[in-house]
Order: sequence, then C-alpha cells, then structure tokens
Amino acid sequence: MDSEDSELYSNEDEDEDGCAGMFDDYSDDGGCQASDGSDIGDASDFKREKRKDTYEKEGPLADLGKALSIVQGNRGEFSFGGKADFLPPAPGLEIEGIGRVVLPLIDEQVAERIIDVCEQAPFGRGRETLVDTSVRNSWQLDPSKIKLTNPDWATGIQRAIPIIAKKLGVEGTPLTLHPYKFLLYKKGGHFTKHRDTEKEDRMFATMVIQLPSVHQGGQLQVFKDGSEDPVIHDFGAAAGTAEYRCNYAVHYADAEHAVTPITDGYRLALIYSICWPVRSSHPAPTTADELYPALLKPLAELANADRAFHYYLKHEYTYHSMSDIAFGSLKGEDRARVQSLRTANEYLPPDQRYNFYLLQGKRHASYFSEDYTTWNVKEWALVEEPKYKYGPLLDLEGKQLRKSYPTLADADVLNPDHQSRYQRWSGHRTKTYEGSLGNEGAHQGLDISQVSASRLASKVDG
Ligand SMILES: O=C(O)CCC(=O)C(=O)O
Ligand SMILES: [Fe+2]
Repeated sequence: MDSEDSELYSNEDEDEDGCAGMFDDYSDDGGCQASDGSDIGDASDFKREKRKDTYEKEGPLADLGKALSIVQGNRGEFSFGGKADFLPPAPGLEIEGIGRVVLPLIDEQVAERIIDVCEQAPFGRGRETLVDTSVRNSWQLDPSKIKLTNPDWATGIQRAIPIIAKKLGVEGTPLTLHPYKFLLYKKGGHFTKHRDTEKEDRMFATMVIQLPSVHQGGQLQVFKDGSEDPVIHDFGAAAGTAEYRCNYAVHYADAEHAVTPITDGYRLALIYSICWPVRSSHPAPTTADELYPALLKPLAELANADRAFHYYLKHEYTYHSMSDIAFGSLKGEDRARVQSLRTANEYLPPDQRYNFYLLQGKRHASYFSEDYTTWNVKEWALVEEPKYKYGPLLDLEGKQLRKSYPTLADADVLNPDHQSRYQRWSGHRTKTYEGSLGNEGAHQGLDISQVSASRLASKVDG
C-alpha cells in the first residue's frame, strides 16, 4: 500500500474562518446541535451539485455498488421504545435541595421549587452554547444532583442493556449507559429538531426515560434520513400508562429528533448516553453467503485495474469513536457493508487484496442572501465553491497512518444508494451566521460548515 503522504490538506487552501482544526467544532456543552428548521442553502446547492455529479453509473464500481445496495445487514431498529418493564414504577426520586419528589409530579408549588434549583437547558449551535426558549424550553439538572433511591433502579438499567443491544442489532455487545441529564418540561416546554452530539467518548445513541408523568403533548419525534415522517414516541400516553410507569425511547444520536410542545402538566425525563465498550471486539453481523459472488466479480475487476475507491458512511461518527475503536464503532448498515467488502476481499488472491481505511472529511460552504431578515430566508446563493478537507487515514483498528492525507475524487465513489454529492455530504451540519449588525437592509452572509460522515477508503495493496 503506498499511501499518498505528500500533502496535508491537498485540494484546497486552509479556510479563513478558524475551522482549520479538523474535528474541533462539535458542540459539547449543550450536548445538542440545533437545526433551525430552515433549508438554508439546500435547494440551490442541491441543484448545482446534482448537475456536477460525476459518479460512475456503469462498470465494475457501479456493479459493486449494486451488489452492496442490498446489504442491509442486521441493521437493528433505528429508533424504538415503549414500556420500560425493566425499571421499577417508583424510582424513588430525590433532588438535591428539595428532597423526595412524589411521582407523578402534579403539584405546581413542588414543580416551581424544582425549577428553582434547575437551570434553563441550553443547546449547541456551532461552537456556542445558547439558551433560546424558542428552540429549547426545558429545565435541566446534572445527574449528580439527583438520586434514584430504589435499588431496583440500578439493576433495571443493567437489565436494559442486553435489550437495547439486541434491538440496535448488536446483540451481545456490552454497551454502557451513562446518566446525562434530568429534564423537566412544563406547559410550553419543547425542543425543536436537533441531533445529539457526543457527550462522552464512544457515545453513539441516546436513551430517554420518561418518569411517571401526567402531561399532554411532549411526544418525542425521531426522523430518519431527513424524512418528514417521524417515528413518534408517546411514552405511554395513548395506552394511558404514562402516569403509572417509566417509558423509554432509544435513538441513534445522529438521528434528528424533536420534542413537541407540552400543552399541560409536567413531563420528567432522564437522558442516558449509550456508549460502545472500549476496544470492543464483538462479532460482526453476518450477511448472506450467496451475496459474495455478486460482490466478488466487480471487486476483482477493480483490483485488477489497480483501482482505489471510497464509500461514504451513512451514519455519523465522531473522531473519538473512529480512532478509539474504528471498525468496532461502525453502525448498522455501514458495519454490514464494510464487513461484506472485507469478507469478499478475503476471496481475492493475496497480492490483489485491498486494504481498508477510515477517514473523516469536512466540507465548508459559504452562502449569501440579500433578503436576510429571519432564519427562514429561502434564497441563498453559494458564494464560492465548497471546500473539502480530509483527515488522516486510519486503519480499521483505528491506527493512524503517518502523514497520509488523501484526496477523494468523485469518480472513485462507491455509491450503492445513488446519492448525489450533496446528499453524501448532508450529514452533521454546523451553521454559523454572519451579518452586518444594526444596519437595516444590509447584505447578510451565512456560513455552513459540514462535518461530514467519515469515509471508508481503500487502496490496492502493493
Ligand atoms: O426530552 C426528551 O425526550 C429528549 C430531549 C432531548 O432531545 C435532548 O435532551 O437532547
Ligand atoms: Fe436530543
């Protein structure tokens, strides 16, 4: 394998906005990235990118994509939940400075006393942590400030782990659950669409446990791949059990989700981060054996032609999860597809086999609008060509190859889902707004930096 170790960020200049550090602009404090609901830049950018899209529609790379498109693997459920049978209905909630809180919470005075010891929950936008009740309106406490005194609580959380692992399609994996926040919503409380960011190393999913609550509204909506049709978690509302037991929901942290407004009562929830075990080596899901001939033929042709290719992972990954556990951190479909490629690769003659690598990329685009008045502006124009930066190659064990910062050409993309370039990059976004302040009618600018999904790149050995 001769890695291209010549250039650092090979295809573009450093951008000038201070985001030269590849992985430094995740939001941490708020724990969440707000998406403000507007489609800034999307329409015009999408059209442009579509026109320019150059991925191969026929030939061995396209055939390999076609064979891979049916690999779904043991994807697990994208978001699930329901009755938390594994937890006791009376958790024994104690709040520092308040004492024992009887559930469900209905007494307004008690609720206000709890609110007094809480802080208004913030959210992350770019590098900032903001409080804006039009985006997020709830009250939060650090888990160190609460106790769940029922001893069945801790054992119940442990009992949840194999259930969650199985539903996520990673049965047998010793996931860990870490309490992240206690949340209280009252009438008017809500949280607009957002993604959760990494709060702990190796966090990849979120569990919401709703404590016995009497309230109206406050459903959790989880959106799949930009779909407008969410999975809805009502935490026992329709079944009439919300007030008598704990209910839960799990979703991948990178899935967009929202909490609809609470229209009456109080909703209490505990948020847990779901994390991969350190240095996990659990078995990969299996794919059907009959698949390999279909993968093998185009893969062999590509190897013969000494052709490198790359694949855009579909889930979001943080730099930490990538470098810590690499292949072990891949989720659902990504995991199944990479594993299928690896298995097919084993059938190639040793001197033709591929090496597989992971790398993370970043796309930066600037937009401009003249009619900027709110965040709902429809017409944004690209100011200049988007810039792309790629991090170093990591092997599937997460080891960094020294000085290997490749450039990825569109012509070499393995694209099983026929995604446009814009779609391939439409993962995690950080939006920053810039404008001339206090100058009515002035032109306004907008930056969008996208932290892309990580990449799988591969190069012919030898
Ligand atoms: O309250 C909930 O159900 C979810 C809250 C949430 O999305 C978050 O804290 O990031
Ligand atoms: Fe969230």
